[in-house]
Formats: sequence, C-alpha cells, structure tokens
Amino acid sequence: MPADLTERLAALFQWIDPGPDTSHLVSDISGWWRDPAVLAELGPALVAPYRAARPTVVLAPAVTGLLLGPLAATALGVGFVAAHKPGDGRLPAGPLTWAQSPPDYRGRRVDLAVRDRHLGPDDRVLVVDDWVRTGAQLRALYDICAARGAEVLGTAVVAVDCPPEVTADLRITGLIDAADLPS
Ligand SMILES: O=P(O)(O)OC[C@H]1O[C@H](OP(=O)(O)OP(=O)(O)O)[C@H](O)[C@@H]1O
Repeated sequence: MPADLTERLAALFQWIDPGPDTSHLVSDISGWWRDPAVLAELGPALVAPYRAARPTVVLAPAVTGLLLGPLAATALGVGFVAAHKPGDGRLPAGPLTWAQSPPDYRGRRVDLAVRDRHLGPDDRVLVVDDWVRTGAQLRALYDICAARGAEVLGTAVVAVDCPPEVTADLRITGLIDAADLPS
C-alpha cells in the first residue's frame, strides 16, 4: 500500500451520524472523490498489484463500483463492465448472467447481473470495489465470472474490513485496512 495515499485516505474519511432515527454511524467516503490528488491516484494504486497478471477487463458492482471501476480500468488501459443490482431501478435490457450473494454486511442477499456480451471465456477479470466486509457481494461476482467462463484474477478494494481468511480466499488487495480509519 502506498503510505502517503493510505494516510490521505484515512484523513479524508468520516463517520457520520445520520440523525435521531438511526442508532449507528454511517461511513462517509465522499472525501476520497473530492480530493483531486486522491482521485487521480486511486485507479493506479488499485491496479498496481495486478498489472503483471494482465487483466483484460475491470468488473465492479453498483453503486460505488461504478465510480471506482472506470478509474481502475483507465489506469490499466482496459474496458469496464458494470454489475447491476435490480433494486437500484437500473436493470439493463438484454441477456444477463445473474448471481445472488450470501448474506452481506447488512444481512441482504443481493442479486447482481452482468451483460453477457461484455464478459466471456477470453477475459481475465479484475474486480474492483470500495469496501469489503463479508465478501458476499464479491462471491456473487465471482460466480457470474465462472458462469461466463471468465477467469478472476482477484479483487482490488480501497478499504479492507474483512477477516483474513476472506482476504486470502477471494484474493483481495486493499489500499487501507479499515482498522486504520478514524473511529
Ligand atoms: O463485503 P460485503 O458484505 O459484500 O459488503 C461490501 C459491499 O457493500 C457495499 O455496497 P452497497 O451494497 O452498500 O452499495 P453502495 O456501493 O451503493 O454503497 C460496498 O460498496 C461493497 O460493494
């Protein structure tokens, strides 16, 4: 992890109290996008561990992945594929491959879908996301890649917040350990 970038990610992160109707704080990562130097460095930093493996495509889930994925893809000079969630009202038309996640960090089984024409057996896939807690949504993406015959090289996230066995199992790399974010 680049030490300077890691320090700035921590400095720009906040926990927000959403108000009296909610009992828990929510993470606010919007400072990462607002800082021009961090925004410019995120893509190259995310993909650095995977360059040698020559990914052919970056795959990332809605919603935050739709921001980070293209940053990573641009850094690699490859294309980007979105994984859609029907719950967001943006279900694409055309042939799709679906997978449902195990319960994620909110206990949700999330349905994810990828356009068939954008992922195939010749692809070496780098998955990108902002945060990993249980790895549930990543597992659904890996299932979609397997169904399409595509090879998953691993996942690059900004914040790693999952057990080490999940990190190892899903081949996850990160830019900051969530334990190093301000509490
Ligand atoms: O490790 P997991 O338990 O699977 O949780 C991590 C996922 O949850 C969050 O997405 P969310 O569905 O909240 O969507 P968002 O990008 O709109 O925040 C986050 O962006 C990851 O995609």
